[in-house]
Amino acid sequence: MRFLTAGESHGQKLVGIIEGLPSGMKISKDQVDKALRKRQKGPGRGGRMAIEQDEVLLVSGVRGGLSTGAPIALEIPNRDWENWEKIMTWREDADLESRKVLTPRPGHADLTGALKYRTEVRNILERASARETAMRVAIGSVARQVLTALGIEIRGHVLAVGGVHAERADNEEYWQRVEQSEWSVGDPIAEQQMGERLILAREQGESLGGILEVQVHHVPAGLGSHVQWDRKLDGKLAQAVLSVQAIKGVSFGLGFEAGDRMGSKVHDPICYEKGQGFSRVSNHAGGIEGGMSNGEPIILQAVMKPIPTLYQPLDTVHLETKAVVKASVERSDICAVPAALVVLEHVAAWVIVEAVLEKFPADTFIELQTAWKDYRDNLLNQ
Ligand SMILES: Cc1cc2nc3c(=O)[nH]c(=O)nc-3n(C[C@H](O)[C@H](O)[C@H](O)COP(=O)(O)O)c2cc1C
Ligand SMILES: C=C(O[C@@H]1CC(C(=O)O)=C[C@@H](OP(=O)(O)O)[C@H]1O)C(=O)O
Repeated sequence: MRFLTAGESHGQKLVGIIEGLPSGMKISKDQVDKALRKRQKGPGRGGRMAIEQDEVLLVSGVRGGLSTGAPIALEIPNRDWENWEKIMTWREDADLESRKVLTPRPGHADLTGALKYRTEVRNILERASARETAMRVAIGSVARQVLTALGIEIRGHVLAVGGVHAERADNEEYWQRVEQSEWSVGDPIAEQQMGERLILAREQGESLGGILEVQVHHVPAGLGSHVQWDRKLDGKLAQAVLSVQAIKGVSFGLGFEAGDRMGSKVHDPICYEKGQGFSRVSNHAGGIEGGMSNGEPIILQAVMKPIPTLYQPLDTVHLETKAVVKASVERSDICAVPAALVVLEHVAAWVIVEAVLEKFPADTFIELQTAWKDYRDNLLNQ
């Protein structure tokens, strides 16, 4: 399985190609669109989200709602394109002057990208932009539909925004609150405080980041492998998560707290029940040991830095005059933590499906399902 994306933030459209999905898999465009709409939401999003109404076009590889086994091509049009066509067109008469960025923004790819590619900042920021995560959600949503068909469930919640930490729980009522919450938190008091923190940030020309958690449930033991560095499941998940714009750290299970505890308070004792197979008494490892899923839920946390474009901009250097000036700002999100949660859930879905198909290579969904069931039955009947 592999995928590629292309597209600029203010270009015509985002494009994606998925290769290696078995045939006969039910693909719902509605599911993809639902995920895309959720990624656009959340308090703190800027004016762009009022322009876009993301919807996927399934261009190839799906007929009558089923995958054919051929590459799946996806497109998401940018509605903002009509305001940018003269500037972003490939044509030689493109207006390359009027939206030139000469004051690179700290925290962005702007300066280093322009130096590395010897091109103007706009050519860098257009591709570095998190607009690209819309396509990664669409692709991840296809992956997630495979997981759902195999009984694997992914969910996530926001644990903190701008220093406001939410109380967490693990019951149906809590997860329903997370689902209904615009911040994706299950703690109504923290939700209110996050809203207040956002108002303050807006007034001060500031921005906010936060902490997010993604959980993958009903993953059997044995996805990923200990035998080679680039086949380890935690390594692959970490790479996928860290590749998301503004995500600066990732941890599994107890995470950094493990470094403060004695070994006996970290490692999860093994237990066994006839008909259920092996499991763990606790899940401090976050469901992965030795680069392989161990049968417990996979729990990963990630930190998102505050949005780098600031309405009270930091100092930068003008690329031509070399004078110290304020960084450029056109329009920006102030906080995108709930949106990033949707992205993380979907990049995680991709990695898990990839690991599933690495263990059970299949041309058809029926073959995958059969191999999957055999393996799971075998684990239960050890
Ligand atoms: C969903 C989402 C929305 C974002 N929106 C903005 C934004 O409106 N303005 C901005 O400056 N950065 C935004 N970012 C973050 C930048 O794209 C990112 O920080 C930048 O490209 C530099 O990459 P890095 O932080 O991974 O090093 C967003 C990130 C995500 C995940
Ligand atoms: C377009 C999206 O996010 C964008 C990500 C982004 C950035 O610098 O990462 C900057 C902003 O773009 P613009 O300058 O057009 O408002 C966000 O709106 C999106 O999430 O779909």
